Amino acid sequence: MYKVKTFNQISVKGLDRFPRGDYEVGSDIGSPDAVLLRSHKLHDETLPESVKCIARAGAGVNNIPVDDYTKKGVVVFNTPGANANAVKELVMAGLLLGSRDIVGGLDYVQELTHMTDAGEMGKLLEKEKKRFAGNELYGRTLGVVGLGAIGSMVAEMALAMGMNVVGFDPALSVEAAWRLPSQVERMENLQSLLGRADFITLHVPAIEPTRHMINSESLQAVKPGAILLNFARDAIVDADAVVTSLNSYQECGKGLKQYICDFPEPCLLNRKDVIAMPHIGASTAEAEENCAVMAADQLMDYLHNGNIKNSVNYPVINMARAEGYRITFSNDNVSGVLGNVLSVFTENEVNVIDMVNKSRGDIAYNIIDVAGKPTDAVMQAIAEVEHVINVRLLD
Ligand SMILES: NC(=O)C1=CN([C@@H]2O[C@H](COP(=O)(O)OP(=O)(O)OC[C@H]3O[C@@H](n4cnc5c(N)ncnc54)[C@H](O)[C@@H]3O)[C@@H](O)[C@H]2O)C=CC1
Ligand SMILES: O=C(O)C(=O)COP(=O)(O)O
Repeated sequence: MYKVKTFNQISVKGLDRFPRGDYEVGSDIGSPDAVLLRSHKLHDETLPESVKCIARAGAGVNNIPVDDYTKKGVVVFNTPGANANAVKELVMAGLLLGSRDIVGGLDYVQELTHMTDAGEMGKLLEKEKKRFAGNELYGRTLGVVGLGAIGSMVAEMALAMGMNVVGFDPALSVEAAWRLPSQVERMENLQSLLGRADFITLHVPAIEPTRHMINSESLQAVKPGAILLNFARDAIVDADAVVTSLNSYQECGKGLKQYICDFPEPCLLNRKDVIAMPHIGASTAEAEENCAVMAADQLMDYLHNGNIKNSVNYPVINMARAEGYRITFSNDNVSGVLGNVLSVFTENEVNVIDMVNKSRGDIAYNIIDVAGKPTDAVMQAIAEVEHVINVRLLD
């Protein structure tokens, strides 16, 4: 029986993936083998020694101390692309909210509660509607920063709406490059993108190199009256610098005209030029289900078979199960460890049927199928090999 501790609201479709006879799943579980979560922050929590793997049902893993967990041999998964369409659609809404005063118009209509005559109301609305006029997106330029799962979908959507799209992503994967529409014009750096875009949309992870990538200095490069959208993370944008830029636009027509984001901060409230949403980019039934199902399947494949897909700290690894028993172990990525483990097998006459070894950064991971059940003494001897971090025996 495996135990999975959950945090946050996880889609039932995902929770239902765990077979009841083999899994105990819930928010109240002690000594879990696995953790399944969304945005819950793990930095302030003590991770139980029992935890072997963690799945983030979503994209961003900035709520997880990944480096610390890697040292402990804990595999961290996310679910790439599983909520990208949901974010793309909210970005589309953000672009439309930025191009016309939809929010102002809606608020204005709701304030007319004193009116009782429909004809009078119609006349008033026709007279006042010019206050809420805007522009079209067609022909405008969108700058997409980060062209991964979400950024590439946003680029495609904007092209379909008749926008020009420029993009910047210095770390673009080959796979993501293949996905990208050829009409997306590649920018050499952030400054060039900011100088070209009428709308700027951020789709990068919150990592050290992207911290405050939008700051008082980079904002100097924006076109006067540009609109910034941030559906990525608060840490990517220096909110105080955004407020200064918005004020500057109001005072002298230079800087950002509007900031539309999924990550409100106190300094952004009570401003007509800020539209802030409560981190709802991935909050659709479809995205929540996709993420939860993918996360649950990845956890189970690791717990049962030791296979790893979509980890942010471990290599991709997969070996079909043979008859017999499976041993997996993690080790520091230094030479000689695998050889020393194989010597344990030789010394104890354990026959290896198949094996695979992969590494990523400082960590190496191994799957070894053996003919007979290894004794506790063999498992203990492997655990004691220098640089082995953890070892598991799977039936
Ligand atoms: N508002 C919401 O609810 C959601 C927000 N997100 C946020 O969006 C981020 C992106 O998500 P995905 O597109 O799924 O991830 P992804 O990993 O597919 O794409 C991220 C892209 O950013 C690029 N990148 C990294 N550093 C960069 C830099 N310094 N400058 C420009 N590009 C850089 C990478 O090369 C990659 O192509 C997540 O990390 C998360 O923080 C994701 C899902 C939902
Ligand atoms: O996937 C992501 O990175 C998100 O930001 C989604 O967050 P959530 O799962 O809705 O709390």
